Amino acid sequence: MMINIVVLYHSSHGSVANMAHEISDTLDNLGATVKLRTFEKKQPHDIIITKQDLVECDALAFGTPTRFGMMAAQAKVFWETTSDLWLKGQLIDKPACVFSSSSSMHGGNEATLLNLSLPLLHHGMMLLGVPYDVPELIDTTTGGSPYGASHVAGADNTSKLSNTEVKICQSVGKRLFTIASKLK
Ligand SMILES: Cc1cc2nc3c(=O)[nH]c(=O)nc-3n(C[C@H](O)[C@H](O)[C@H](O)COP(=O)(O)O)c2cc1C
Repeated sequence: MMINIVVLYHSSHGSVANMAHEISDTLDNLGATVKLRTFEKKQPHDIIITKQDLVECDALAFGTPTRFGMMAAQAKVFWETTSDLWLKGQLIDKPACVFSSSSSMHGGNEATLLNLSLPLLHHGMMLLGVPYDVPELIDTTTGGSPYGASHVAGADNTSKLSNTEVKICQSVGKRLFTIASKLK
């Protein structure tokens, strides 16, 4: 059984891209067919999301940097083109998760995770957070929240993903694959 999962992200400085790759590698190792997609072509290998990618996927992981406590504008512009999918209910019951990176620990990454969730909920997708049986969620001193995976990149964006943040990204990928497989 083929499970098609879209990992859709925006990243200016690389932190969200690193998270997207952790999630995507986890999905790939589990046997999913992964489409890594972006909203803009910033790197030569970037592939821009199409609405058909969403229609065809079994599940979605969606992440952007924290921008004043909200999703990046590039993502919002895209979601505002999807009302035809919404009218036809084409994303209803697809499982989804969200992830984000912020400069500071309390600079709005949880608010952003909730904000990223909103268009997905409007589309009828089934939001998966991070359950507390992921031990890193209790132990983390940087990113990671029940609302989704997160990373604290520091004021100059130099902090790499911590082991804890990586494990939470991996747990998110694993959960998305497990639920998408059960629903297929
Ligand atoms: C316009 C703008 C708004 C931002 N707003 C916030 C914010 O509200 N809180 C925060 O901690 N960081 C904020 N940041 C910093 C980014 O969230 C942070 O650098 C993030 O790690 C970038 O992810 P990326 O490396 O994937 O681009 C902002 C950055 C920009 C450019």
